[in-house]
Amino acid sequence: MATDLDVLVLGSGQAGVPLAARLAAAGRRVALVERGDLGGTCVNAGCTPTKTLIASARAAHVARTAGRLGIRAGEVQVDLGAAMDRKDAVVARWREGVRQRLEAAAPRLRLVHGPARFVAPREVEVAGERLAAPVVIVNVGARPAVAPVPGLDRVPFLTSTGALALRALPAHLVVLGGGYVGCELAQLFRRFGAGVTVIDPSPHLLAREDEAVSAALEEVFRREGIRLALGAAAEAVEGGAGAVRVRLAGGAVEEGSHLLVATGRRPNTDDLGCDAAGVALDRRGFVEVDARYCTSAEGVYAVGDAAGGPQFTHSAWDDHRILFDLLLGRGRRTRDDRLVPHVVFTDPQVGVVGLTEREARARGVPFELATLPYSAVARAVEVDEPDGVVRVLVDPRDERILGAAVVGAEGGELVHVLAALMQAGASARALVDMEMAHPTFCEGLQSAVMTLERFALRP
Ligand SMILES: Cc1cc2nc3c(=O)[nH]c(=O)nc-3n(C[C@H](O)[C@H](O)[C@H](O)COP(=O)(O)OP(=O)(O)OC[C@H]3O[C@@H](n4cnc5c(N)ncnc54)[C@H](O)[C@@H]3O)c2cc1C
Ligand SMILES: NC(=O)c1ccc[n+]([C@@H]2O[C@H](COP(=O)([O-])OP(=O)(O)OC[C@H]3O[C@@H](n4cnc5c(N)ncnc54)[C@H](O)[C@@H]3O)[C@@H](O)[C@H]2O)c1
Repeated sequence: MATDLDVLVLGSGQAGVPLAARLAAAGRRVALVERGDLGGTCVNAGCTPTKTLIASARAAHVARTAGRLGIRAGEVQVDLGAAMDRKDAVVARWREGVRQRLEAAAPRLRLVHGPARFVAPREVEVAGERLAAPVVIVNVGARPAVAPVPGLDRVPFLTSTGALALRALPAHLVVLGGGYVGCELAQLFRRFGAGVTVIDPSPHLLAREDEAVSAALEEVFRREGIRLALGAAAEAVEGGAGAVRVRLAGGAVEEGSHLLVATGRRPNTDDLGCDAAGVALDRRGFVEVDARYCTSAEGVYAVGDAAGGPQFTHSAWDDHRILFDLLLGRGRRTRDDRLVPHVVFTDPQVGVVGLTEREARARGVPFELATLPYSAVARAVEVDEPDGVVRVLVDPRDERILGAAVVGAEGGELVHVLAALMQAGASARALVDMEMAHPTFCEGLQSAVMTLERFALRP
């Protein structure tokens, strides 16, 4: 058994890699165990492949719609193989970067390939070898969860991982789930030329967002020819390769050539042997942690998707920063006191931070809501990107921003302006008083908050 370790990291995800590398640089003897490709979900099956392919799909969309700007691009042909090759090249580049980062940390960092399984407190077995350390960090991530719809055990279906590796375009993709994955991939495949239907039991796409946010996206999806079957649960799935049918509550049937199941993600803890280590899981299998990432087992910490909470790369990466400082005894931040923006990379993008209107009402938080359609922003009209809406919730007591959503071109970038003000505890008046360059999308943020009576220009 290897007993010369200070830290054992399980999983080379968005928290595990920087934690392992920085702890090694800080003098710790570290082993990092990875059972799959280096870099975890984000690099291999998540952010990188989706956003790279979305760029190709957008290029097709821009070429198809260029006529609106007086440019004739001719018939648009999508070379799916070339788009996939480009995606694979970017993924390989990022994965190689991870490998180099880990190798550069040798000899204090040792990379171990294989599935880790706890066999005792702070001790795992990997490919016949036992590794133990006084500190163990669980960063095992998550994988697609398949909703329990009758028939799914017999009908072939894709998850996001398979869909991102397709080499032939589905004639018609039926997507179960209108969340992040469902929305991003629905538009991606529609723009590549597939027919697409999205099914979700919620009455709106992106059901956690405010209705106005979802509605803005739904309008664009419908216009692009994406069929939305919302508000009815899938009751049964039938068919076989090349012909699938989904029966919905109420009797409607949605048909397609391929089925994509995008109904959330479950943690990779079921085969981790957490019992043997005294690591408690919640009823959905996520590792239970406190604000400082401590699990129920002394010396064992959990970060990233497997620890519950927001399933984002930026959250996992921030977990690494917070836990690194805590382990070195200098931490002030915890996982509970942070602002977590999120962006859905549809077109228009959906950037959100802080409270939604629905959450503010449910919590009884007083607010004033500023809204502005994107079509009122000069820049949006000039570049022919008028879809979307800006929504900012302002606290009437101190004029601080409580939350915001920017649906629109570059909405994922713009929301960070509002997030930065929130992080700084600044008043929304800062947006009003500053001089913004014209014509920019940012002017839309200023114009939006100036729709509130308290910030309006007076005669
Ligand atoms: C299609 C898709 C698109 C996404 N797009 C975005 C996006 O645009 N922005 C964003 O912020 N987030 C996005 N996400 C979410 C993001 O990918 C995850 O939140 C993030 O990767 C979580 O990182 P992590 O470190 O917790 O785990 P992961 O990155 O999943 O890494 C966990 C690692 O642990 C390994 N592992 C698991 N079990 C074991 C074991 N027993 N032994 C050894 N190794 C093990 C796995 O092989 C994996 O490499 C997307 C996800 C998907 C599926
Ligand atoms: N841009 C990003 O940051 C990004 C992109 C992709 C994924 N992610 C992360 O990955 C996670 C997983 O994404 P996801 O889209 O799989 O999950 P999600 O939780 O975002 O959405 C799942 C959707 O499936 C629906 N659903 C549940 N059961 C269903 C059923 N039986 N039939 C039809 N629909 C059903 C839900 O109503 C929900 O709308 C996200 O929560 C997010 O944290 C992030």
